[in-house]
Amino acid sequence: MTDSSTGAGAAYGGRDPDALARRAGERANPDRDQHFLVDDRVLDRIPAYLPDDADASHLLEIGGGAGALTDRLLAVAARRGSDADAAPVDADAAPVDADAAPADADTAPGRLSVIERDGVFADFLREEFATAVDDGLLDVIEGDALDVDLPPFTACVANLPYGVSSEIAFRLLPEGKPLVLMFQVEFAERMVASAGESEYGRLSVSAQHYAAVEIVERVPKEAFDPQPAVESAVVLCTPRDPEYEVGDEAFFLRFVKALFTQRRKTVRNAIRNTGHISGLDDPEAVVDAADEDLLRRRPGDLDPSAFAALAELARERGSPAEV
Ligand SMILES: C[S@@+](CC[C@H](N)C(=O)[O-])C[C@H]1O[C@@H](n2cnc3c(N)ncnc32)[C@H](O)[C@@H]1O
Repeated sequence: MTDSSTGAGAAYGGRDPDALARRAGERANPDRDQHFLVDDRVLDRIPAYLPDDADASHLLEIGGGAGALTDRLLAVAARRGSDADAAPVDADAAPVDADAAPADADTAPGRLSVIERDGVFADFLREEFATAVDDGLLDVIEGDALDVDLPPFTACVANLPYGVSSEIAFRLLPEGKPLVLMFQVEFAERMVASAGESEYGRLSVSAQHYAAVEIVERVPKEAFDPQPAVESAVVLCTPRDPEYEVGDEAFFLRFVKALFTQRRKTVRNAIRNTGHISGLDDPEAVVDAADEDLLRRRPGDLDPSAFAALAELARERGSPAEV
């Protein structure tokens, strides 16, 4: 173990965000989705939103920028390594064949992978955190988070590029890992909304299909440089199974999308009008079989379980096309 990981607290977690941005030598460009966090208190809090029982053995960050959050996440990863060194060995529990034993997820040295699209910042991260790279604590993947193969990861913490935050979130959510993600506040409010609320929609049902989602902090524009046009919010997504079952997840999500294109119509008319989106050949058969009480309501008033029940009925009666 090298100095940088045994001295975790000193080596990582205390870098000044303004100094990092200066050293990077390139100004953050809002046209490239670059709004860097410069508020130390916010930066310090973000990794702490990971649940205590989350497996932090391989963290993923998307959009490392000049590395202010990377530095805090390296502190988490390095601390795991030093905790593992310090952990007392329980001789009784020692496996007979140590080579064959998988590393204990709670004590294995931590690791951080960062995906960054901008080559200047990707290079800077490798230079700034060269010791972490050499120690196998950090790897920087230069590429578009929408295209690159995701490395295996146990949790993701990121201040997302807002232009593609929805696409990235829906790449990450099906992975079933804890996520701590910064979004524009309006987007975050739509993710966490419940049936009957004005922000409730396709995004709420789809996100909550994969995870329990909550806003854990609202972040003012002043925490960033350059400042974004709107406020931001940190969302914690804790994976869990939904309270309902669906036989075909892709159809369920398509059906939800279809109905929310007609959010001001009744569910009856929304089903009838959106066969071309949901892929239903016979929407009328679904309307005939569905409960009248559900059909009279608006899509925005159906909770996710009601959507799931309706989607299952649609699958049975509506002759959905294979997609
Ligand atoms: C909001 S900044 C966050 C930077 C840094 N993590 C921070 O908190 O200060 C988003 C970062 O994502 C990068 N980025 C933008 N689009 C990307 C994409 N499609 N894939 C990967 N990174 C992207 C930008 O270059 C920028 O560094």
